[in-house]
Amino acid sequence: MLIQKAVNKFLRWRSLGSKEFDPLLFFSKPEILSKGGNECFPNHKNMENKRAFLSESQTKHELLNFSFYQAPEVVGHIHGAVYTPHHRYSSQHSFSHEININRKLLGSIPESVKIVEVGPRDGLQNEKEIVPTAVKVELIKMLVSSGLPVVEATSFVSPKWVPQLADAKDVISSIQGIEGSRFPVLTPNLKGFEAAVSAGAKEVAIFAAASESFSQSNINCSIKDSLARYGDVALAASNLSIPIRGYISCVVGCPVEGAVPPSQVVYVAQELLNMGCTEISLGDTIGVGTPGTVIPMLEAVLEVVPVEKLAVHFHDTYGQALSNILISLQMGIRTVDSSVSGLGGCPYAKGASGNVATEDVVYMLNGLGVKTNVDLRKLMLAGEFICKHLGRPSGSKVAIALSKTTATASKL
Ligand SMILES: CC(C)(COP(=O)([O-])OP(=O)([O-])OC[C@H]1O[C@@H](n2cnc3c(N)ncnc32)[C@H](O)[C@@H]1OP(=O)([O-])[O-])[C@@H](O)C(=O)NCCC(=O)NCCSC(=O)C[C@@](C)(O)CC(=O)[O-]
Repeated sequence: MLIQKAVNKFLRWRSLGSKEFDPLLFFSKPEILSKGGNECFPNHKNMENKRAFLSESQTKHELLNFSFYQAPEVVGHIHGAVYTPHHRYSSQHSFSHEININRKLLGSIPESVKIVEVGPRDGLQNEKEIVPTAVKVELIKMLVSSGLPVVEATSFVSPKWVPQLADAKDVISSIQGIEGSRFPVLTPNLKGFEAAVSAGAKEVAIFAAASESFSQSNINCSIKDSLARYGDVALAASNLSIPIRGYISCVVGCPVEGAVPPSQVVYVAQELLNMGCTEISLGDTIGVGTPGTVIPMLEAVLEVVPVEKLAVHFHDTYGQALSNILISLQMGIRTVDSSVSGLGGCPYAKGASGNVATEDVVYMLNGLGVKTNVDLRKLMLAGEFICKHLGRPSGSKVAIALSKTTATASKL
């Protein structure tokens, strides 16, 4: 009876779309708990019994899922010892009909997305204090164990330009034999490519810019010269059957030149494609893009690059990254770059903050029902590990929110 009352109240609440009804308070009322209402509010004890009970009807099943979604207990507390690993956190909601409605609104959003984790490279290349090799390697291992399919490990660039990654050779040799992820590295020229390959790298990335000024400040040459250099790297990579990713920086804005026209991005994208890049990552290096500028840029690039070869790489300086990612997914893109805890920024793009945080991307994708195969809990532990080392809070809103959520907090 009490269960029925609870179900009715729940349904009424759902149909009104009301936010006033607090199911956590409601279902945890002593009289409901003592008379079996506890079944409506699952905790980790006797889960199988509760499941069996609640799966009697679709309504009860929805209720179970609803409580799962809302219950802070399920989130746990991510800080080391307080975290209870019995609880599987998922931001994915389970009202299948709502997902169907969303599908109509969300157009061609893909069923799964490949996340390219760039934290160990983009994330650490701009750190004031040089991170010890052992910490980098541990971070990479934790990221791999969270299920990330690609972890960009380091850069074989000039140590005079980027001393933070001067240990590239040691990092790569330390992660040989780690299974489960691919570990591309940045190579600015043949010298870097050769060093990367002899250290054991199996994938490389080259990085051009859509803005002349940024090309000069980042790699000390014009766009044209950089493309000639990258042509040599691409040829060497193709001779060894090494996949090569091409980055384009400043795809919507440049710290020196301001707005960047899509035609410049198209030109560089076409060149990278012609030289054999298997994937082209479009970087909003200073994070100024909004869907208003990102859409025309993507539309133009999609004219020349097949959608399955495109990736997006947003920095979150202006807080626009997630909306830009969402719009990119709606346009069919299925590869998203991000950095654990939102680490990062380019040393040659003043004021550019970190990449969009991987935790935030995974949380949004979970909510959309898009598969990533990334375990958010393990990812957050990797973020916590590196932030602790760097001595600062996470740049991920999701990580911060979830780490503050204790089992006693009742309002999510
Ligand atoms: C491109 C260069 C090398 C040109 O640097 P340069 O000074 O013009 O080059 P150089 O050919 O005149 O060489 C100068 C010295 O560097 C050495 N050198 C030359 N190449 C290498 C190498 N590969 N590895 C190690 N050493 C190298 C070379 O041997 C020489 O040594 P020296 O004779 O003086 O002792 C330099 O400008 C450089 O390393 N730039 C890297 C800048 C960088 O890493 N920026 C950040 C990454 S890009 C980015 O963050 C954007 C992205 C991808 O994330 C997307 C987005 O966010 O939008």
